[in-house]
Formats: sequence, C-alpha cells, structure tokens
Amino acid sequence: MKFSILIINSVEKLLNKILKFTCSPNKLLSNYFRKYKKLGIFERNIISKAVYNLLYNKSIYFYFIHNEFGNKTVSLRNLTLFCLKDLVNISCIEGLSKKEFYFFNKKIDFNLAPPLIKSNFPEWLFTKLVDQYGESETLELSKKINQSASLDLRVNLLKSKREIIIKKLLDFSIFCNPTPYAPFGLRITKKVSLKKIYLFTKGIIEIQDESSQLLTHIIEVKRGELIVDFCAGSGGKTLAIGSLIRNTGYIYSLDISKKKIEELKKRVIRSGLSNVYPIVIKNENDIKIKFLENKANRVLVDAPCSGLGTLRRNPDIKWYQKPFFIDKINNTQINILNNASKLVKIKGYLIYSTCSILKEENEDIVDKFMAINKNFCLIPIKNILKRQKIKLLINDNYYFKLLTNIHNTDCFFAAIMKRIK
Ligand SMILES: C[S@@+](CC[C@H](N)C(=O)[O-])C[C@H]1O[C@@H](n2cnc3c(N)ncnc32)[C@H](O)[C@@H]1O
Repeated sequence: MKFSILIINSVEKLLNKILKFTCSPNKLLSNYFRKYKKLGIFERNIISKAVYNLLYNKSIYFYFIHNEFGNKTVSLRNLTLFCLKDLVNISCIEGLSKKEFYFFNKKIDFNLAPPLIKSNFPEWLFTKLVDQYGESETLELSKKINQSASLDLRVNLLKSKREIIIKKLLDFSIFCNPTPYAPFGLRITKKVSLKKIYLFTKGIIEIQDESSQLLTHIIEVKRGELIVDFCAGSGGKTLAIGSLIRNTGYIYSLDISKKKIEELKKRVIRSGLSNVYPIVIKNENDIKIKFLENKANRVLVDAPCSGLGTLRRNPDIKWYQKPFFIDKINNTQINILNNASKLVKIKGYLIYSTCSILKEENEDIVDKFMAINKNFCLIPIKNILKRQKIKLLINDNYYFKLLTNIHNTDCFFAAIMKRIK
C-alpha cells in the first residue's frame, strides 16, 4: 500500500500549529479531521500518532536533526519525517526526494544523546526531577511517561459488575483486562472510541485512570457518611465515591467552574446517583459552604495542579508550562487545603491529592499545612492499603505516591490527615 504525500503534508501543517502550544493536541486534531473529511481512519491514526510523537520526543528529534544532520535550523519537513519514522515503512511513501529518503532511512541510536535530551523534559523540569528522584529514576520515568497510555475504565457498581462488563464489551469487539490494583477497573490497551456505546452513554462504565480509582478506595468512605469533594471538577472522583457508598449518605461536590459543575450534573444523572449536591463556589472562602463547617466525615481536596503526572495523555503540558506557574499554583493549593480543612468534623479525614510529580505541589504543601494545623495528624498509607486489600508497592510510609514507571498508572500523590481535635 502506498501512502500519499497527503499524510506528510497534513503532519507538517499540524506540527506547525502544535509547536505554538495554543491549543490542545486533541482539539487541534479533531478540528483538522473535521475539515479534511477525505482522510480515512487509517490515515487519521498515523497523523495523530505522528503529532503525539513530536510532543513525546521533541528534545531528541531537535537534537538529532541539529547534530546528526548538521542542520542549523530544524525544518518542519525534517521534523515531520522524524515523527513518521517508526510509524510507516519508507517504501510506502510516495513523492519523497532522494535527500528525504536518506534522512528517513538513517538509523539513529537515541541512547547516544545526553541525559537531559534523552529525558525529553524541558531543562527546568529535568533539574527538579533529578533533585527529587536522582538521574537514573528520572530517566526511567521519562521513558514510560513519554509514551501513550492504555485506557482505563471504572465499572459503576450501581449498575453492573466488572465480570459482566468484560463480556459485554466483547460484543463490541473490545478486549479488556481487570486493572492490576483497582478492584472495579478495566484496562483496554488498544485505542477505541466508547462515546457511542450504550455502556458509556448510560453511565454503566466511566473513563478513569487506575490512579484516580485507587484514590477513592484509600479514602475509605463508609456508607451514610457526609463527604465533600472540594475540587470536584466534572465529577470523576464524585462518581467513583458515590458508586462505592451505593447512593447512601451525602456528597457535596464543589468547584469554581460553572461549566464543570454543569457537566458533573449530567454525569450524575447518567450514573444513577441521587445523593450528590453540586455547588458552584466563588472561591475556597465562599460563604455558601459555611453550613458544612465541622460537619464532614471526609473532605477530598483533589487540588488544581500542574498535571505533570498525566504526560502520557497530555504531553503538551511539559512544553507550555513554566516554573512560575508552579509557584502560583502552590499558593492556591495551600489556601484551598486550609479552607477545606474547616469543613472536617473531629475524627473526620482530610485528603489532599494531585496528579503532579513535583514535591513542591505534594509533600511540601502537606508539610506547610501540618506545620500550622496541629489538630490534624498524618495517617500511614501502608495500613490503609492493607485494610483495603490493595496489593500495591509504595515506597513511602505516609504518602500515596504512584509513578508511571513503577505502577503503570498516571503519576499520582495523596496524603490522608485525620482531625484529632
Ligand atoms: C484536578 S481538578 C479536579 C478533578 C476532579 N476531582 C475529577 O476527579 O474529575 C481541580 C479542580 O479544582 C478546581 N478549582 C480551582 N480552584 C478552586 C478553588 N479555589 N476552590 C474549588 N475548586 C477549585 C478547578 O476548577 C478544577 O476543576
């Protein structure tokens, strides 16, 4: 089969846009495919993978085009050929010049690059990660986080069971396996679209990474409790918690984004939950939530963060995010945590979580909180995992820390604090 030059031209056009980092890759690709309807599924698949290849491997591609080929400037055409290198057979491409043919065909050993380049992280992030994890673990992490993720699903216990869904998905030729750690999760390794499948439209399954599913287990919610999901977004954790407590108790789902809360309301209806109370708040001090002070059994703060733990799915984040954003978000994180803690009743729990890999957004925020809130104590995570029968290896006594290179999930952090007085 011959590939028309259309694929190369499409990738080239898209790379030009993606490198400006003004739009998410998914949005860019779907807008493009809407415009160029004649591109078939196969071509779309290759084009999407090529665009993501650049986001995963930008440093190394630029480095080799500069060094190996002695090019002063990196042309979009050469970059395009690099992005397609491991996706298509060169003999299948029509219309390549002799020079391009040579460029495409040349074997390259990426291991020859220096560590920073090999990591495909920007320098500021690489430096922070090496300080935190050491160079060898940073490189291990970079290998796993700079590639696409499998798709994880969570079965809504109000509507079905994991064993039943595995069989039902087969009717749509979707093969999945149980997630290794989360008891109600499924993992699909092949890319599929679920949007039109009734199991999804009727809220029987939800898309949720195993890391987030595990968080809802370590919160140890009990039936009938009053739970506050302080940064509920469009409801990923709210729905999972609601499903675990089987529609008993109360879940107050708060967020500053009206749009996200509207989406949460739709998902709540789809899921069959009737115990969720969504509230749009102005900020973490909003007077509207005063009635919840000292009332909650558990308050979850799934804080706004850099999102650097989700690079498998959002590889553009590392390129457009800058260190000053981390300082700014740290203030928001500690403010939200302090205010959310006021809602926790005595003997209740406060849970802080992020999908970040940075200590500044994780342990440092918890340390700051604990230094000024002597009425809370940290609960060791290992005991919780034991109680929940989750066989997960965690290298820390107190914190729930997942790393893509070890756990094959998004990177994730959580700390559980108990209000003792
Ligand atoms: C990591 S996301 C939450 C994701 C969500 N828990 C889920 O599972 O889908 C963080 C959320 O915090 C919200 N947020 C930002 N500042 C806030 C504040 N001051 N108070 C409450 N929510 C806030 C954002 O709108 C965003 O939806």
